Amino acid sequence: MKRKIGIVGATGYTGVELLRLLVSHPDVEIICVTSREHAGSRVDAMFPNLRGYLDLAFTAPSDEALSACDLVFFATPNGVAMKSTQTLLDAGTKVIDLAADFRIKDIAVWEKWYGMQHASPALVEEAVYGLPELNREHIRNARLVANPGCYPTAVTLGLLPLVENGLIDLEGIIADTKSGVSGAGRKAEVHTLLAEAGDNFKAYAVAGHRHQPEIAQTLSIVAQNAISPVFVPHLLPMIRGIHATLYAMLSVDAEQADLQQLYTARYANEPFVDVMPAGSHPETRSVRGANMCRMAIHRPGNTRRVVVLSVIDNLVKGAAGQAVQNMNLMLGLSEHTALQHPGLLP
Ligand SMILES: NC(=O)C1=CN([C@@H]2O[C@H](COP(=O)(O)OP(=O)(O)OC[C@H]3O[C@@H](n4cnc5c(N)ncnc54)[C@H](OP(=O)(O)O)[C@@H]3O)[C@@H](O)[C@H]2O)C=CC1
Ligand SMILES: CC(=O)N[C@@H](CCC(=O)OP(=O)(O)O)C(=O)O
Repeated sequence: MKRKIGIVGATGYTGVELLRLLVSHPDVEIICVTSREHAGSRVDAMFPNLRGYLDLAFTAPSDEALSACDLVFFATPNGVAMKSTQTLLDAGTKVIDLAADFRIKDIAVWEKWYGMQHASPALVEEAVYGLPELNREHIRNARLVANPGCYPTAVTLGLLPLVENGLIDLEGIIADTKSGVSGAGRKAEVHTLLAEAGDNFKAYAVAGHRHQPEIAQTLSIVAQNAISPVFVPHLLPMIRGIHATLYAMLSVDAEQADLQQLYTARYANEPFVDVMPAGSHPETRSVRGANMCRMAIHRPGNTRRVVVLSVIDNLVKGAAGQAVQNMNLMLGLSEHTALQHPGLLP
């Protein structure tokens, strides 16, 4: 029997990406898609790419209707999922939050960065951080998954083999990251207008971005030691994609390590991480529309300096694709289902 799925916030960019992926999933049926603003309108009237694939209208969010689902995705702004999740879990409905409500374990840190009081702190402890390459077995058994942020996915996967094996100095790690404008969501904002973001390139939030504590939390757990990388995001005049350039210094003892072999072995059995041949330069367009993190490892000048290049589609491996990967695990389905698409060139 097909599993019943609900999506809260289905008119946003990650919501419609969930719909695009799930309509071709053989084991699930989308029964409830919400929008407050467009309740009553047909989904395929707003998104004609779904004509012939989905015969549904948006409804206003209601915990009662969502409780009829086996699993509900929240593709909503921060602070929405935390208000409904307990009710859904009590009804036996599993939850994946694409926002950050359940990502940060320290409630005081979360409240500082997200500027609101947490409505459901007890659930934060239970929530599993949904990075399958790190937490696969926990995700399989989870009722509640905190889907990682887009930048944290690219950065964490890029640094994981080095940190797991204790090969780098924990001070001085730099994550220099660039995102396309769809990372900011679909809501109207001046800085994502074509005339503002087009033909332009800039850094933002250098003094502090809320993804820094998320990256620091995951890497510190892995290292069993405090890690606090410098994280600098930039806005690129493209629609989809994140490119992370990650800088670290090999520790003196690790100078002889074969990093290409290390990364290839670490991700050999990961269907959604691709380690390119030595010397490669991954491109964001190679992962456009694909649930893939593609990376390459460099040691410029053969010094102790390591440079990892890591690219994802922010809406797929950085959001909806990773959420479907987590759903597959949580529902006991094959992890690949509905996720095997190559990137869209050109
Ligand atoms: N864009 C990206 O690349 C990524 C986004 N994320 C996170 O995923 C979440 C969704 O992002 P994105 O799709 O870009 O956002 P959008 O702004 O594009 O969409 C937000 C959606 O949420 C709905 N919504 C807004 N407020 C509420 C509310 N109070 N209750 C119920 N529904 C609400 C909106 O519809 P309506 O107002 O009609 O109800 C809309 O459908 C965010 O938390 C974002 O940070 C995570 C990783 C990557
Ligand atoms: C380009 C752009 O604006 N990107 C967003 C990424 C936010 C996002 O998607 O946030 P979560 O992953 O935490 O939900 C930003 O920097 O705020």
